[in-house]
Amino acid sequence: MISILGGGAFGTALAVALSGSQKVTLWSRRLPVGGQSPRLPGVTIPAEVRCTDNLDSALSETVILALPTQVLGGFVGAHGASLDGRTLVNTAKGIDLESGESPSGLIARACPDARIATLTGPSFAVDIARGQPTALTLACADEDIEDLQHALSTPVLRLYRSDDLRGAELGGALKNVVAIAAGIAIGAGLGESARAALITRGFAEMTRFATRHGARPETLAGLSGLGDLVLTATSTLSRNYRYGHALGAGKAFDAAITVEGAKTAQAVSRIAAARGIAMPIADAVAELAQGRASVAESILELLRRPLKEE
Ligand SMILES: NC(=O)C1=CN([C@@H]2O[C@H](COP(=O)(O)OP(=O)(O)OC[C@H]3O[C@@H](n4cnc5c(N)ncnc54)[C@H](O)[C@@H]3O)[C@@H](O)[C@H]2O)C=CC1
Ligand SMILES: O=C(CO)COP(=O)(O)O
Repeated sequence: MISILGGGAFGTALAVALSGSQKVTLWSRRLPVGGQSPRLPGVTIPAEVRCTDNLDSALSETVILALPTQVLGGFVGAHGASLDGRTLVNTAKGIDLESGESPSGLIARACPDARIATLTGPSFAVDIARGQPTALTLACADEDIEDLQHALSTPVLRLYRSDDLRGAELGGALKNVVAIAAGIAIGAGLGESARAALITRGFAEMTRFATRHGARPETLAGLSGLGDLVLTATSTLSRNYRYGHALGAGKAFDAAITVEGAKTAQAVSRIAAARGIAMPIADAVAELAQGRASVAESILELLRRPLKEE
C-alpha cells in the first residue's frame, strides 16, 4: 500500500501509474473533481485510487511526498509527528531558499526516525500518467531500498537504485536552473547553438557544485543529472524551460505555475558565493528571476567572462 501526498501533476501521475500494481491513496488539500487534477488536465484518476483530504487516514508505511520544495519544509514541519518512522519518498527537485536545505534534509529535520529516499530523473508527469516508458533514480543514503525499488517499479516505470542521495537530489535541483537558462536563450532569440553551449557549461556548473557538496560525478552524468537536464532543457513541456522562454522573450508568466528553478537558482547562487564556487549561469538566472537584471545585461555579462580552458 502506497500513500501519495500532493494532488498536483506529479502526485496524480504516480497515483495513476502505481494503481495498476498497488493499493494507492492520494491525499490532497482539495479533492479532485470528476477524477481530474487541475494540474494534470486530460488525465483521469482510476476509481481504484482512494482520494482523500484527510491526512491521518491517508498514511501508510510508505509515503510519497509530491510537493514543491518551497512548501515541503512547512508541510513536514507541521506533520512531522504523523510522518516520522515511515518510509518517506521525496519527489521535489529543488533547494529550500530559506534554509539552503535539500528536500531530504528538510524531511530528516522533521522526521529523524524515517527512512528517507528520493525519486528523481527524467519524467514528465503526463508521460508517466500515460504509461509511457520512463527510467528514474531511487536514491537513499544509508539504508537498503531494494524492497522500495520493487514496490515503486512497474513494467514501464523502471527505477534504478543509488546510494548517492546528495548527487541525485542536487542533479534534479540544478537541472531546473539550467533549463531556465536554456529557455531564456531560445526566448531571447540567441539560437540553438547558444542553448547547446549553455546546457554544456550548465552541466559543468552542476557537476562542480554537486561534487563540492559530496556528490559523485558519475551520479551527475546519470538519469537524475544529465538525463533530466537533457529532457528539461530541450522540451516545451517543461515549466522551467517555458518560464525561461518567457523571461527571454520579455513576456509574462503565470505565477501560479510551479517553477522550481527560480528559487533554487537564488539558493544555489547564495550558497556558491559563500563557498567560492563559480556558478555564472546560476547567478544570471537568480538575478533575472528576481528582476534584478535585464536579459541583455545578463547575456553580455556571460559573454564578457575571461576566455579559459574547457
Ligand atoms: N510535473 C512533473 O512533470 C514533475 C514534477 N516533479 C517535481 O515534483 C514536485 C511537485 O511538482 P508538481 O506536482 O508538478 O507541482 P504542481 O504545481 O502540479 O502541484 C503541486 C501541488 O502541491 C499542492 N500544495 C502546494 N502547497 C501545499 C501545501 N502547503 N500543502 C499541501 N499541498 C500543497 C498544490 O495544491 C498542488 O496540488 C516538484 O518539485 C517538481 O519538480 C518531478 C518530476 C516530474
Ligand atoms: O522534472 C521534470 C521532468 O523530469 C519536470 O520539469 P518541469 O518542472 O520543468 O516541468
